[in-house]
Formats: sequence, C-alpha cells, structure tokens
Amino acid sequence: MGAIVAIVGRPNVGKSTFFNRLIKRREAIVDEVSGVTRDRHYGKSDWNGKEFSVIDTGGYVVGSDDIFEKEIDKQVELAIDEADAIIFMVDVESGVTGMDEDVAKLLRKVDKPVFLTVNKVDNTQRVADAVEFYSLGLGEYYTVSSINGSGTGELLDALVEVLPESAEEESELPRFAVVGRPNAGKSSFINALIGEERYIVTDIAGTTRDSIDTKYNRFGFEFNLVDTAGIRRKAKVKEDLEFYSVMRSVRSIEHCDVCLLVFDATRGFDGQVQNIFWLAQRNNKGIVILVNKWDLVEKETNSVRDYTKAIKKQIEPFTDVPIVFISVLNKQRIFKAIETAVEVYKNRSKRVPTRKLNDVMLTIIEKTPPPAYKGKYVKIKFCTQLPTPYPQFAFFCNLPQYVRDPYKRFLENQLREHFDFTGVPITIFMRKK
Ligand SMILES: Nc1nc2c(ncn2[C@@H]2O[C@H](COP(=O)(O)OP(=O)(O)OP(=O)(O)O)[C@@H](O)[C@H]2O)c(=O)[nH]1
Ligand SMILES: Nc1nc2c(ncn2[C@@H]2O[C@H](COP(=O)(O)OP(=O)(O)OP(=O)(O)O)[C@@H](O)[C@H]2O)c(=O)[nH]1
Repeated sequence: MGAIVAIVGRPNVGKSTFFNRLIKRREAIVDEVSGVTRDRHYGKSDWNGKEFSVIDTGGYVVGSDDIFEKEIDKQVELAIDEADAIIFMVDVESGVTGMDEDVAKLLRKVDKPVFLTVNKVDNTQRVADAVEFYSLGLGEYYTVSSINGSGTGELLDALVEVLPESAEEESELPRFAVVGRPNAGKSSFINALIGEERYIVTDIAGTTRDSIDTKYNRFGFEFNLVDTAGIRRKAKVKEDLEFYSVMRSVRSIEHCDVCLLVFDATRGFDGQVQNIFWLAQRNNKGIVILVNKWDLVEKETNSVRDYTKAIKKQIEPFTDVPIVFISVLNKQRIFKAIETAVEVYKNRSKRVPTRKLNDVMLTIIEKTPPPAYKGKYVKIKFCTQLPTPYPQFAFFCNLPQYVRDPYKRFLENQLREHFDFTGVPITIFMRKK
C-alpha cells in the first residue's frame, strides 16, 4: 500500500504551488486571488525512490470568513482521518493568523506526523521571520519557497522518513475497488452484486456508511470488494462531499489490484473522473471503466460506439481499457463488469515466459528497429518481464538513452497486441547491455 500525504492550510498560503512542485505537473490553477483552487488535487510523488500520494486540500469556494473557517476545520479533520502524514502550510508573508492557530489546535491533538511548513521563505531575511511560527506549539518547522524550491529537499527527506513502506500488499485475494464521484452509483453497484443491504443506498449523495471489505465469490473466483473509507462522519461528509470522495478514492486505489471506475453517464467523464483514472494509472492498477445509469441515456444507433470513442479520447494515450455500459438499476451487465475485472486482474498478474517474449518481440524489432538517433544505431538484444506485481518489461540494448518515447509506445502496443494486457498499465525500461 502507498502512503498518503495531505497538505492543509488556510487559503493563499501556497498549497497548490507546493503541490505542483511535488507532482511536477502544472495542473492546479494558481491565482493571486485567494480561494481559486476549486477542484481537489491529488497526484503521485516520489522522493528518494519512495512513492506517495499527495492531496492538496485547496478547493474553497469564496464565501464569508466564518464559512471558510468551518470548511478548513473539516478538511483538516478529514485529512487527519485519512492521511499518513500531514503538511501544515503557513505563510511567512502574513505571519501567524487566527486561522493558523485554529488549525494548529486541531493538529496538536493528532498522533500522526505533522510537518509545519513555513512557505514563501524566498530569501534568508525571511528565514529569521519564520521564527514566530514556534508560537503555534507544533515544535520545529521547515522553511520552504514553493516558488523557487528552496528548502523542499529537507522537508521531503524528513517526510519520507516517517512514511510507511510502500510495498505491494501480500493480499491473499484479489482486491477490486469500486471508485468514482459521489452519486455515481458505487454503493448500488456493490449492493446489487452482493444482494444484501449491507451498504445503505439513498438519493442523498455520500451516504455509503459501511467501510469493510466484502468478500465475494463469482465465476469460481474469489475476491474482495475494497471500500476503505475509514471513519465516516455523516455531517462532515454531507458538507464536503467531493473532498471526502477524493480521499476515499485515493485510499481505495492504493489498496486494490483492479479499479472499477464508475461514472454517471448523464454527467459524463469529467475532470474529476479523469483524475481518478489518472491516479489509478499512475499507481499501475488494473482499470475497468463502468458507464453507469445507461438506462437514462437516450440511445441512438451508434451511442455505445460514439460514447466509447469519446472516453478513449479523454484517456489517451492509455486507451487499452475495457469500457462496460451498465445499469445498476436494471441489473444490466453488472456481472459482465465483474467478469471483465477478473480478466483485467489476470492480465495484470500475467507472466510472459522470456523465451516466448523474445521470439515474438525480437522478430518485430528486427522488422521495425528503433530509428537511428544522432546518427547512432540502437541494437536491442533481448527483453524480459520483470518479477513485479504488475507488468514491467526491460529491453536490453547498446544505447538505451537513444530510444525515444514513440518507439517505447510502439513496443508497448506490440506487447498489448500479442499478449493481451487490456486494462493494465505497462512500464517499459531500456537497459544497457
Ligand atoms: N513569494 C512567494 N509566493 C508564493 C510562494 N508560493 C506560492 N506563492 C504565491 O501565493 C499565492 C497563493 O498560492 P496558491 O498556491 O494558490 O495558494 P493555495 O494555498 O493553494 O490557495 P487556495 O487555492 O486559496 O487554497 C500565489 O500568488 C502564489 O504565486 C512562494 O514560495 N513565495
Ligand atoms: N437511473 C439509474 N439510477 C441509478 C443507477 N445506479 C444508481 N442509481 C441511483 O443513483 C443514486 C446514487 O447511487 P449510490 O449508489 O448511492 O451512489 P454512490 O456512488 O455510492 O454515492 P456516494 O455514496 O455518494 O459516493 C441513487 O439514487 C441510485 O438509485 C442506474 O443504473 N440507473
């Protein structure tokens, strides 16, 4: 399982800027006006070879100050419940504020690692200014500049030190996680499968209260349905549903082998759904996309085809993912969904014997070798699948650094075509031999 790090703090202290630096992706919208980070952001980061998920608890809608305060308290509490470590960010420009003190009060009671991080320390003068944050009663702090990166190394060294090891769990049974946005139909789906009211389904979003894994047996195949929601406090959930659901998705994804990504066909494969997809992919999990509430969609001749095309466009370049159109309400194709997840699980744990792999791939490579780069010819000599829990392949050659991404994609596509890795991310390494 992978560790989860949450970044908390009041608006405008630079959480999104820091988050972007961690995941090395210009993704969160950063603005001078406070409260512009609307969607929750989560991504994958690594430091010294240790991977972890990061959640940026931005996402406040501009409102009155007291709404703000309540919101922040709630997010901090959720972060405390779900994260393995917390980065509490404050701003040296504004100094200690009342809101900082409120958050600190919550964090002082926590027995999880908290990293008080003073941001915007862009120069040495400001290092001295940061000293006032001792008054928050959280002990030592780290000074960073999210904008120029200074200080972040020390913080990350200390952070990864306390994170649990991210080894893949030795799970006895395959683990399937049902993930998606609030109200997509996740609980209804699980209910329909297990045929009992263990999960409470209502029209109000965010009412899934149970949080235990469900053992399930179907097609002669036993597996766990993962739903690692942790403690769900109904009141909190109602008010900050999207954040809650993000936390829950991140957790479930970290703990599973295959994600069943459910979304509401009437709402579309939107940005938040794409984020979940992206996270599952980055975590090398198997993925099945379930287009739910298909009963509500007006169907024309080519609906399924057009819809499939539209989704594939959104998930490029990793498009080799099964898409199943379901209606939980009418119990349509819900077993097909599970059957597909089982297939994906098998693909993910597939081992291609080295002999067979080389027979197929070297023939292809001979016919279509890597293009010469800077006048040099690359000779791929052999390849092998690495003994990892998900498919990774190493191709040994004389000049690994000269093999460019398009050729690696070509190799990936060939592997997919010949060995069927549908629904499973593949990693390709070029190694020196
Ligand atoms: N000088 C300086 N400015 C910074 C630094 N980090 C962030 N900022 C600026 O602070 C402002 C707020 O940054 P954001 O990353 O949007 O802050 P946030 O905490 O995510 O804010 P919300 O979206 O409101 O929650 C932006 O104008 C950033 O450019 C820094 O290290 N130094
Ligand atoms: N028409 C139609 N409605 C559905 C279908 N599946 C679920 N619903 C309805 O969608 C609503 C939300 O379903 P839930 O199962 O609670 O959704 P969820 O994803 O678990 O929601 P959270 O608990 O908020 O995360 C309920 O009113 C369901 O009856 C479907 O296939 N067709």
